[in-house]
Amino acid sequence: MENRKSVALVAHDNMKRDLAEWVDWNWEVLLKHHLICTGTTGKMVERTLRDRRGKEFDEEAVDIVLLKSGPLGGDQQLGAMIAEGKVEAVIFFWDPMQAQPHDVDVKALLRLATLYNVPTAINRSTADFLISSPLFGSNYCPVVKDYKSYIERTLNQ
Ligand SMILES: O=C(CO)COP(=O)(O)O
Repeated sequence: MENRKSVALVAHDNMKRDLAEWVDWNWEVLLKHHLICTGTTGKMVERTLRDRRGKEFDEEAVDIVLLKSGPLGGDQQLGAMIAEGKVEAVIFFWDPMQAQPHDVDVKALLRLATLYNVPTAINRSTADFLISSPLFGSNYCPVVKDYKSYIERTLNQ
């Protein structure tokens, strides 16, 4: 498919129901893209898509990669993929009401998404705006800031 994107889907436990509803609502669009999920979120996304398609569900039709569970390194794996330019959109329903054991990983992931100018939705309304944007289905390519002067800086040693 033209303009197929690599879309990351992640949710903390208290937000998984929200993401499942959002995936259910947007299943037709999501099936056209390559999905990358942290472990537990990914299982839920697969189940939601399967339930939605019912008997017509074709395992092959879902292009999904499951990383490790977030607290076990999944956020860091996803962050590495962002740094390598392998993620084109992030939908991350993080929990604003509960601290996570891997909060530092969450922060690192969101930092890299910002650094590399990856379209990132951290709540449902923004996810709605993102997926319904004409740019989502286009070949829009976000500009990444040029860090050449930082890379080539002179160190006083
Ligand atoms: O913890 C997460 C994101 O920070 C999500 O991990 P799981 O999808 O494995 O629950």
